[in-house]
Amino acid sequence: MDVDHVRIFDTTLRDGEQAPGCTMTLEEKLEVARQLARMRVDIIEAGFPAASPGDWAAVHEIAREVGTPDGPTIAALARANKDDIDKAWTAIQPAAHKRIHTFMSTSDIHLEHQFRKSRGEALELIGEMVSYARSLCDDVEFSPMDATRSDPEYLFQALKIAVECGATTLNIPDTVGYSTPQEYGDLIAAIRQNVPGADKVIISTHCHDDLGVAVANSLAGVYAGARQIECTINGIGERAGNASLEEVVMALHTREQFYGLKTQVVTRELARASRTVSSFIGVPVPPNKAIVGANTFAHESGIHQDGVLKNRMTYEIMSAETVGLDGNALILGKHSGRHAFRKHVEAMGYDLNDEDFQHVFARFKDLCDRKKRVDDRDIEALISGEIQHTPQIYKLAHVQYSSGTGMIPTATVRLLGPDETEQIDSALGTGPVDAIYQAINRMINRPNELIEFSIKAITEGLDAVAEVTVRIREQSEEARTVDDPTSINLTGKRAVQQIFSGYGIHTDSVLAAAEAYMGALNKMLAAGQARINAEAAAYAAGYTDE
Ligand SMILES: CC(=O)SCCNC(=O)CCNC(=O)[C@H](O)C(C)(C)COP(=O)(O)OP(=O)(O)OC[C@H]1O[C@@H](n2cnc3c(N)ncnc32)[C@H](O)[C@@H]1OP(=O)(O)O
Ligand SMILES: CC(C)C(=O)C(=O)O
Ligand SMILES: [Mg+2]
Repeated sequence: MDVDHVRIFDTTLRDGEQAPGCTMTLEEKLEVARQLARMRVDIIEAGFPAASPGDWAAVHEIAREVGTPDGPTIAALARANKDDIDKAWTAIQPAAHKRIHTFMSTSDIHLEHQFRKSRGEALELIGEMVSYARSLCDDVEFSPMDATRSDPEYLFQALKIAVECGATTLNIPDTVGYSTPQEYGDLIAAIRQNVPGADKVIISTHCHDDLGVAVANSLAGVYAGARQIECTINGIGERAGNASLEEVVMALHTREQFYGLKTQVVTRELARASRTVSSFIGVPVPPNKAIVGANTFAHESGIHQDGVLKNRMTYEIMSAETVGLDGNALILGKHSGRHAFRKHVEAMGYDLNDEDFQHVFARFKDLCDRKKRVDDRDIEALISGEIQHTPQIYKLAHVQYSSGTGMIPTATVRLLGPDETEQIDSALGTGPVDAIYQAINRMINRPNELIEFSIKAITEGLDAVAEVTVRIREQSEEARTVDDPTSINLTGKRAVQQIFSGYGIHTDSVLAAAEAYMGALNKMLAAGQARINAEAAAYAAGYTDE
């Protein structure tokens, strides 16, 4: 017997399936069993054959397909009666390695109220049924149900009888999840000390999570000498569930130095096992679930992201790859910092100069305040908005609008002009966007015609980011006719027909429209200014009208 080896006894298909709404079809159970075998768990408790013909058939099929000579032991549960034991035994027949797991309560509460048996009668039944199971099978596990609420002296007596009658594993169920780590560890230690023959058998833990300490109790159990842990994928099971397989396995793996113990589980199969079970039972894994939850290897806060970028061990105790996930993730959100954001935009293929980067980062933070999930498409939109280098002659400082059924759409806009001069105006419109555009035009006072307005949602959901593109045609008297609108023609006198586009993104589509319009107007104003500058330069260089 390898003293450092902790056996992993998976009961997803028996105790796990007992959780409300967690039943699986035969084909699903078989697939879970295949995954458990791939993961190299030591024992699969495939079901409770006496429960129904369907359960018997599932156990039988798993025993046939998965219970190969180099595969796991296939166990089946049986109450302490011959009929259940017979059904368990016939169901596991095809397996190369078989185990009968029989149980009987030892707590006074159970004996008195559920079984209506005296302590003596229960001991007799335990002896008879363990002996019977052992007459059929070399590998017999006995569980004193409700062990943690049983009188310890009586529990030791029951376990002693089980060992004498041939039990090879003594499983100690905290059936109602009542125990705490210190207490459970002490109980395992006391069993090893007080049950004659306990050193010749495997002591096992079986902990329920009613107080949220099933994994802690299991670890306390192995620390005190247990060498089998009963557990389930994703911790599913009766009521609050069982100890989670992935958690106990990774605790022993990650803290091997502390425990000095090993399992043979292939840890990189854990994530797949979790996904398989979750999809079959239709119960999603909570994002904060240890080991396999979506957030387990994800970092959003800037300080953690900075640390992980420098060395992932600063904030990670195990790697995502070890449990079969693709890798860790730096999630960009309102708590992110510049280091992670820069790394991310570089990975997206952008090479922003410092100034653009600072602007995009500021806009990203602003967007995060307004939108729950900011993804790459949002970031792309922010970057393309920024690198257009729209000159900011007038800045949109404040926009307020009201509209609705029976209301005249109204907008108030505050602009910061050249030299930070402030202007404010209000206007009515046919809709909120029109009202905003009217108010802006009253202040900027440069005739233009809106020739195109398009809006689309970049991302999905109610908080999707809206992208607005506008095109305006300049109608300035001073402007000159040009064949090529980008060149300067000093001879033309007719009004120019130059077109400018603007682009805005925002979770509020009306504000995106305001941003887009300001972008187009600023380009138009900048072009006008460029013309004047060019004209002045031309005159200064000797150009004359004649
Ligand atoms: C802590 C645990 O997880 S224990 C496992 C629990 N899992 C399940 O119960 C799931 C499968 N169960 C079933 O399908 C059904 O309960 C069956 C088929 C096993 C039994 O069904 P029924 O015969 O209708 O009995 P029912 O479930 O109503 O009552 C349980 C009976 O088993 C007895 N019983 C319970 N545990 C044991 C035991 N370990 N050993 C012997 N008898 C037991 C009860 O005392 C009760 O007997 P009674 O009818 O003489 O009062
Ligand atoms: C059948 C036993 C082992 C059980 O599931 C429990 O007591 O929780
Ligand atoms: Mg249980």
